[in-house]
Amino acid sequence: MRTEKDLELVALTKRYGDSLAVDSINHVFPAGGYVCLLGPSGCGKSSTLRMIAGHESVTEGSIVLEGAEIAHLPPARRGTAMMFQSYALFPHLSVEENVAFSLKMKGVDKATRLGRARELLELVDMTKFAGRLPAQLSGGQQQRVALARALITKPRVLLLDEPLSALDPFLRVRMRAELKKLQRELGILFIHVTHGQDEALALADQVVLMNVGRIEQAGTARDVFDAPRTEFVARFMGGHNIVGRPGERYAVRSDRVRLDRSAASGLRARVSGIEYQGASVHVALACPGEGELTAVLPDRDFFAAPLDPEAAVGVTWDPADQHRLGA
Ligand SMILES: Nc1ncnc2c1ncn2[C@@H]1O[C@H](COP(=O)(O)OP(=O)(O)OP(=O)(O)O)[C@@H](O)[C@H]1O
Repeated sequence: MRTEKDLELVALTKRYGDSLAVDSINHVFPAGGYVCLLGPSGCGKSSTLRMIAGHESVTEGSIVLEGAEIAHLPPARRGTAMMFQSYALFPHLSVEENVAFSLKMKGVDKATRLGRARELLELVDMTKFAGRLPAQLSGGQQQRVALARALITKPRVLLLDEPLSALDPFLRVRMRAELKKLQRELGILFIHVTHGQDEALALADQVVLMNVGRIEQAGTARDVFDAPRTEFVARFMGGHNIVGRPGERYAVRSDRVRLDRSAASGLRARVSGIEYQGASVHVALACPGEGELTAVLPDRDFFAAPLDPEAAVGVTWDPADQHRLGA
Protein backbone atom coordinates (compact mmCIF):
# COMPACT_ATOMS: atom_id res chain seq x y z
CA MET A 1 0.00 0.00 0.00
CA ARG A 2 1.39 3.40 -0.96
CA THR A 3 1.64 6.23 1.53
CA GLU A 4 2.68 9.85 1.18
CA LYS A 5 5.84 9.04 3.12
CA ASP A 6 7.26 6.62 0.52
CA LEU A 7 10.41 7.15 -1.50
CA GLU A 8 9.71 7.01 -5.21
CA LEU A 9 12.09 6.74 -8.17
CA VAL A 10 10.64 7.91 -11.45
CA ALA A 11 12.40 7.00 -14.71
CA LEU A 12 15.69 7.31 -12.84
CA THR A 13 18.62 7.06 -15.21
CA LYS A 14 22.40 7.18 -14.83
CA ARG A 15 24.86 7.39 -17.67
CA TYR A 16 28.62 7.53 -17.29
CA GLY A 17 29.69 8.93 -20.66
CA ASP A 18 28.27 6.45 -23.18
CA SER A 19 27.59 3.67 -20.73
CA LEU A 20 24.14 3.26 -19.29
CA ALA A 21 24.42 2.16 -15.63
CA VAL A 22 20.79 2.70 -14.53
CA ASP A 23 18.14 2.44 -17.22
CA SER A 24 15.03 4.48 -16.43
CA ILE A 25 13.91 2.61 -13.33
CA ASN A 26 10.61 3.21 -11.57
CA HIS A 27 10.09 2.02 -8.04
CA VAL A 28 8.27 2.87 -4.82
CA PHE A 29 10.17 2.08 -1.61
CA PRO A 30 7.65 1.75 1.23
CA ALA A 31 8.17 4.11 4.18
CA GLY A 32 9.44 2.20 7.21
CA GLY A 33 10.41 -0.88 5.19
CA TYR A 34 13.63 -2.86 4.96
CA VAL A 35 14.45 -3.06 1.27
CA CYS A 36 17.41 -4.94 -0.19
CA LEU A 37 18.70 -3.82 -3.56
CA LEU A 38 20.16 -7.01 -4.92
CA GLY A 39 21.98 -8.00 -8.08
CA PRO A 40 25.24 -9.12 -9.63
CA SER A 41 28.31 -6.91 -9.83
CA GLY A 42 27.85 -3.99 -12.21
CA CYS A 43 24.02 -4.16 -12.37
CA GLY A 44 23.67 -0.56 -11.16
CA LYS A 45 22.67 -0.96 -7.52
CA SER A 46 25.41 1.27 -6.04
CA SER A 47 24.76 3.93 -8.70
CA THR A 48 21.08 3.88 -7.73
CA LEU A 49 21.90 4.17 -4.04
CA ARG A 50 24.41 6.96 -4.62
CA MET A 51 21.89 8.92 -6.68
CA ILE A 52 19.35 8.64 -3.84
CA ALA A 53 22.04 9.79 -1.37
CA GLY A 54 23.11 12.67 -3.61
CA HIS A 55 26.66 11.40 -4.02
CA GLU A 56 26.11 10.88 -7.74
CA SER A 57 24.31 13.18 -10.12
CA VAL A 58 21.07 12.06 -11.75
CA THR A 59 21.24 11.91 -15.56
CA GLU A 60 17.45 11.86 -15.97
CA GLY A 61 14.38 11.23 -13.86
CA SER A 62 13.32 12.09 -10.34
CA ILE A 63 13.66 11.02 -6.74
CA VAL A 64 10.63 11.89 -4.64
CA LEU A 65 10.71 11.57 -0.85
CA GLU A 66 7.51 12.22 1.09
CA GLY A 67 6.04 13.99 -1.91
CA ALA A 68 9.00 16.34 -2.54
CA GLU A 69 11.58 16.15 -5.33
CA ILE A 70 15.02 15.75 -3.74
CA ALA A 71 17.24 14.99 -6.75
CA HIS A 72 18.59 18.55 -6.90
CA LEU A 73 19.30 18.87 -3.15
CA PRO A 74 22.75 18.42 -1.57
CA PRO A 75 23.15 15.15 0.41
CA ALA A 76 22.77 16.78 3.83
CA ARG A 77 19.39 18.30 2.94
CA ARG A 78 17.65 15.25 1.50
CA GLY A 79 16.51 13.51 4.66
CA THR A 80 18.74 10.56 3.75
CA ALA A 81 21.97 9.31 5.31
CA MET A 82 24.47 6.87 3.93
CA MET A 83 26.57 4.24 5.61
CA PHE A 84 29.54 3.25 3.49
CA GLN A 85 31.04 -0.18 2.98
CA SER A 86 34.37 1.00 4.41
CA TYR A 87 32.57 2.86 7.24
CA ALA A 88 34.68 5.96 6.35
CA LEU A 89 35.39 6.85 9.98
CA PHE A 90 37.88 9.65 10.68
CA PRO A 91 40.94 7.89 12.13
CA HIS A 92 42.09 10.86 14.24
CA LEU A 93 38.70 11.48 15.89
CA SER A 94 37.35 9.54 18.87
CA VAL A 95 34.25 7.39 18.48
CA GLU A 96 32.14 10.10 20.12
CA GLU A 97 33.57 12.86 17.91
CA ASN A 98 33.04 10.74 14.79
CA VAL A 99 29.39 10.28 15.68
CA ALA A 100 28.93 13.98 16.49
CA PHE A 101 30.78 15.15 13.39
CA SER A 102 27.88 16.04 11.12
CA LEU A 103 26.23 18.07 13.91
CA LYS A 104 29.49 20.00 14.32
CA MET A 105 29.38 20.83 10.61
CA LYS A 106 25.84 22.11 11.11
CA GLY A 107 27.08 24.46 13.86
CA VAL A 108 25.36 22.65 16.74
CA ASP A 109 27.02 23.55 20.06
CA LYS A 110 29.40 21.08 21.65
CA ALA A 111 27.33 20.06 24.68
CA THR A 112 24.24 19.37 22.54
CA ARG A 113 26.09 17.40 19.88
CA LEU A 114 28.03 15.26 22.35
CA GLY A 115 24.83 14.61 24.29
CA ARG A 116 23.15 13.44 21.10
CA ALA A 117 26.21 11.37 20.12
CA ARG A 118 25.98 9.56 23.47
CA GLU A 119 22.30 8.78 22.86
CA LEU A 120 23.18 7.23 19.51
CA LEU A 121 26.10 5.30 20.98
CA GLU A 122 23.74 3.89 23.54
CA LEU A 123 21.34 2.86 20.77
CA VAL A 124 24.08 0.82 19.09
CA ASP A 125 25.46 -0.42 22.41
CA MET A 126 28.82 1.34 22.09
CA THR A 127 28.72 3.71 25.08
CA LYS A 128 31.78 2.24 26.73
CA PHE A 129 33.92 2.82 23.62
CA ALA A 130 33.09 6.53 23.28
CA GLY A 131 36.66 7.69 23.92
CA ARG A 132 38.46 5.21 21.67
CA LEU A 133 39.90 5.81 18.21
CA PRO A 134 38.45 3.77 15.29
CA ALA A 135 41.71 1.78 14.98
CA GLN A 136 41.14 0.48 18.51
CA LEU A 137 37.82 -1.14 17.52
CA SER A 138 36.88 -4.44 15.88
CA GLY A 139 35.15 -4.49 12.49
CA GLY A 140 31.74 -5.03 14.05
CA GLN A 141 32.30 -2.19 16.52
CA GLN A 142 33.42 0.15 13.74
CA GLN A 143 30.25 -0.70 11.90
CA ARG A 144 28.12 0.21 14.89
CA VAL A 145 29.90 3.57 15.12
CA ALA A 146 29.31 4.17 11.42
CA LEU A 147 25.62 3.41 11.94
CA ALA A 148 25.39 5.81 14.88
CA ARG A 149 27.15 8.47 12.82
CA ALA A 150 24.71 8.07 9.93
CA LEU A 151 21.68 8.09 12.24
CA ILE A 152 22.61 11.23 14.18
CA THR A 153 21.13 13.39 11.43
CA LYS A 154 17.71 11.74 12.05
CA PRO A 155 17.34 10.58 8.45
CA ARG A 156 14.04 9.38 7.08
CA VAL A 157 15.94 6.94 4.88
CA LEU A 158 19.15 5.11 5.77
CA LEU A 159 21.17 3.96 2.77
CA LEU A 160 23.60 1.10 3.35
CA ASP A 161 26.13 0.13 0.70
CA GLU A 162 27.24 -3.49 1.23
CA PRO A 163 27.34 -2.85 5.00
CA LEU A 164 28.27 -6.39 5.99
CA SER A 165 30.86 -7.24 3.35
CA ALA A 166 33.89 -6.28 5.46
CA LEU A 167 32.90 -8.65 8.28
CA ASP A 168 33.77 -12.31 8.71
CA PRO A 169 30.89 -14.75 8.07
CA PHE A 170 30.09 -15.29 11.75
CA LEU A 171 29.93 -11.57 12.56
CA ARG A 172 28.00 -10.90 9.36
CA VAL A 173 25.13 -13.08 10.52
CA ARG A 174 25.14 -11.41 13.95
CA MET A 175 25.27 -7.87 12.57
CA ARG A 176 22.51 -8.63 10.12
CA ALA A 177 20.22 -9.48 13.03
CA GLU A 178 21.26 -6.25 14.72
CA LEU A 179 20.55 -4.19 11.60
CA LYS A 180 17.09 -5.68 11.32
CA LYS A 181 16.36 -5.01 14.99
CA LEU A 182 17.59 -1.43 14.70
CA GLN A 183 15.44 -0.82 11.64
CA ARG A 184 12.38 -2.13 13.48
CA GLU A 185 13.08 0.07 16.48
CA LEU A 186 13.64 3.20 14.40
CA GLY A 187 10.82 2.52 11.95
CA ILE A 188 12.58 4.34 9.10
CA LEU A 189 13.21 3.05 5.59
CA PHE A 190 16.48 1.13 5.19
CA ILE A 191 17.77 0.54 1.65
CA HIS A 192 20.54 -2.02 1.81
CA VAL A 193 22.67 -2.85 -1.24
CA THR A 194 23.99 -6.39 -1.41
CA HIS A 195 25.00 -8.98 -3.97
CA GLY A 196 24.19 -11.83 -1.57
CA GLN A 197 20.79 -13.41 -2.06
CA ASP A 198 20.86 -15.10 1.34
CA GLU A 199 21.51 -11.72 2.97
CA ALA A 200 18.58 -10.19 1.08
CA LEU A 201 16.25 -13.08 1.94
CA ALA A 202 17.21 -12.89 5.61
CA LEU A 203 16.71 -9.14 5.95
CA ALA A 204 14.33 -7.70 3.44
CA ASP A 205 10.62 -6.98 3.64
CA GLN A 206 11.04 -6.20 -0.02
CA VAL A 207 13.70 -7.44 -2.45
CA VAL A 208 14.49 -5.38 -5.56
CA LEU A 209 16.55 -7.50 -7.93
CA MET A 210 18.46 -5.56 -10.60
CA ASN A 211 20.04 -6.78 -13.82
CA VAL A 212 21.94 -4.63 -16.34
CA GLY A 213 20.55 -1.33 -15.07
CA ARG A 214 16.92 -2.44 -14.77
CA ILE A 215 14.68 -3.88 -12.10
CA GLU A 216 14.15 -7.51 -13.02
CA GLN A 217 11.72 -8.29 -10.19
CA ALA A 218 10.60 -6.62 -6.97
CA GLY A 219 8.46 -8.14 -4.27
CA THR A 220 8.52 -9.75 -0.87
CA ALA A 221 11.55 -11.93 -0.28
CA ARG A 222 9.31 -14.96 -0.36
CA ASP A 223 7.68 -14.03 -3.67
CA VAL A 224 10.95 -13.35 -5.41
CA PHE A 225 12.45 -16.63 -4.22
CA ASP A 226 9.36 -18.79 -4.58
CA ALA A 227 7.93 -17.42 -7.81
CA PRO A 228 10.76 -16.03 -9.94
CA ARG A 229 9.41 -14.29 -13.02
CA THR A 230 12.40 -14.75 -15.29
CA GLU A 231 15.19 -17.22 -15.83
CA PHE A 232 17.67 -14.61 -14.59
CA VAL A 233 15.80 -14.29 -11.27
CA ALA A 234 15.56 -18.07 -10.83
CA ARG A 235 19.27 -18.54 -11.55
CA PHE A 236 20.39 -15.59 -9.45
CA MET A 237 18.30 -16.53 -6.42
CA GLY A 238 19.48 -20.14 -6.76
CA GLY A 239 17.80 -23.30 -5.51
CA HIS A 240 15.76 -23.75 -8.70
CA ASN A 241 15.70 -26.10 -11.65
CA ILE A 242 14.86 -24.63 -15.03
CA VAL A 243 12.81 -27.03 -17.12
CA GLY A 244 10.82 -26.98 -20.34
CA ARG A 245 11.47 -25.86 -23.89
CA PRO A 246 12.70 -22.51 -25.20
CA GLY A 247 9.72 -20.17 -25.11
CA GLU A 248 8.03 -22.25 -22.43
CA ARG A 249 10.37 -22.47 -19.49
CA TYR A 250 9.51 -23.13 -15.88
CA ALA A 251 11.29 -22.85 -12.55
CA VAL A 252 10.84 -25.61 -10.00
CA ARG A 253 12.47 -25.36 -6.60
CA SER A 254 15.03 -28.11 -6.01
CA ASP A 255 13.53 -28.85 -2.60
CA ARG A 256 10.11 -29.42 -4.18
CA VAL A 257 11.37 -32.09 -6.56
CA ARG A 258 10.42 -35.64 -5.62
CA LEU A 259 12.18 -38.81 -6.68
CA ASP A 260 10.37 -42.00 -7.55
CA ARG A 261 12.85 -44.72 -6.68
CA SER A 262 10.97 -47.29 -8.79
CA ALA A 263 11.49 -45.01 -11.82
CA ALA A 264 7.88 -45.78 -12.80
CA SER A 265 6.62 -42.16 -12.91
CA GLY A 266 7.85 -38.74 -13.96
CA LEU A 267 10.87 -37.80 -16.02
CA ARG A 268 13.42 -40.54 -16.34
CA ALA A 269 16.77 -39.61 -14.87
CA ARG A 270 20.00 -41.08 -13.57
CA VAL A 271 21.66 -40.05 -10.31
CA SER A 272 24.92 -38.37 -11.31
CA GLY A 273 26.09 -37.03 -7.97
CA ILE A 274 25.21 -37.06 -4.27
CA GLU A 275 26.30 -34.32 -1.91
CA TYR A 276 25.68 -34.50 1.82
CA GLN A 277 24.96 -31.05 3.26
CA GLY A 278 24.05 -31.87 6.84
CA ALA A 279 20.35 -31.04 7.08
CA SER A 280 19.77 -32.01 3.45
CA VAL A 281 21.23 -34.09 0.66
CA HIS A 282 21.68 -32.63 -2.83
CA VAL A 283 21.11 -35.19 -5.54
CA ALA A 284 22.34 -34.29 -9.03
CA LEU A 285 20.31 -35.89 -11.80
CA ALA A 286 21.13 -36.37 -15.47
CA CYS A 287 17.82 -36.10 -17.23
CA PRO A 288 17.70 -36.67 -21.00
CA GLY A 289 16.00 -33.69 -22.64
CA GLU A 290 16.25 -31.50 -19.52
CA GLY A 291 19.97 -31.65 -18.79
CA GLU A 292 21.18 -31.55 -15.21
CA LEU A 293 18.54 -31.21 -12.47
CA THR A 294 18.95 -31.08 -8.70
CA ALA A 295 16.74 -32.54 -5.99
CA VAL A 296 17.29 -31.38 -2.43
CA LEU A 297 16.01 -34.00 -0.01
CA PRO A 298 15.74 -33.70 3.77
CA ASP A 299 18.52 -35.86 5.23
CA ARG A 300 15.99 -38.11 6.97
CA ASP A 301 14.14 -38.87 3.72
CA PHE A 302 17.34 -39.57 1.85
CA PHE A 303 18.81 -41.89 4.47
CA ALA A 304 15.51 -43.75 4.92
CA ALA A 305 16.22 -45.23 1.47
CA PRO A 306 19.64 -44.05 0.27
CA LEU A 307 20.13 -43.84 -3.47
CA ASP A 308 23.04 -45.45 -5.22
CA PRO A 309 25.16 -43.39 -7.57
CA GLU A 310 23.95 -44.08 -11.13
CA ALA A 311 20.51 -45.25 -9.87
CA ALA A 312 17.60 -44.79 -12.27
CA VAL A 313 14.82 -42.64 -10.79
CA GLY A 314 11.66 -40.83 -11.86
CA VAL A 315 11.57 -37.06 -11.24
CA THR A 316 8.24 -35.49 -10.33
CA TRP A 317 6.86 -32.34 -8.76
CA ASP A 318 3.52 -30.83 -7.92
CA PRO A 319 2.17 -28.69 -10.80
CA ALA A 320 1.61 -25.86 -8.28
CA ASP A 321 5.39 -25.76 -7.72
CA GLN A 322 6.10 -25.05 -11.38
CA HIS A 323 6.43 -21.34 -12.20
CA ARG A 324 6.26 -20.11 -15.77
CA LEU A 325 9.21 -17.90 -16.68
CA GLY A 326 8.98 -14.83 -18.87
CA ALA A 327 11.75 -13.80 -21.25
N1 LIG B 1 32.28 6.53 -11.89
C1 LIG B 1 32.02 5.70 -12.88
N2 LIG B 1 32.44 5.95 -14.14
C2 LIG B 1 32.15 5.13 -15.17
N3 LIG B 1 31.43 4.01 -15.06
C3 LIG B 1 30.98 3.68 -13.83
C4 LIG B 1 31.25 4.51 -12.70
N4 LIG B 1 30.65 3.94 -11.61
C5 LIG B 1 30.06 2.82 -12.07
N5 LIG B 1 30.24 2.67 -13.39
C6 LIG B 1 29.71 1.58 -14.24
O1 LIG B 1 28.29 1.55 -14.11
C7 LIG B 1 27.82 0.22 -14.02
C8 LIG B 1 27.04 0.05 -12.72
O2 LIG B 1 27.94 0.19 -11.63
P1 LIG B 1 27.47 0.11 -10.11
O3 LIG B 1 28.66 0.39 -9.25
O4 LIG B 1 26.28 0.93 -9.92
O5 LIG B 1 27.08 -1.43 -10.03
P2 LIG B 1 26.87 -2.36 -8.76
O6 LIG B 1 25.70 -3.19 -9.10
O7 LIG B 1 26.80 -1.58 -7.54
O8 LIG B 1 28.19 -3.23 -8.78
P3 LIG B 1 29.10 -3.77 -7.56
O9 LIG B 1 28.30 -4.82 -6.85
O10 LIG B 1 30.27 -4.37 -8.27
O11 LIG B 1 29.44 -2.61 -6.70
C9 LIG B 1 29.04 -0.68 -14.15
O12 LIG B 1 29.13 -1.11 -15.46
C10 LIG B 1 30.19 0.22 -13.77
O13 LIG B 1 31.36 -0.18 -14.43
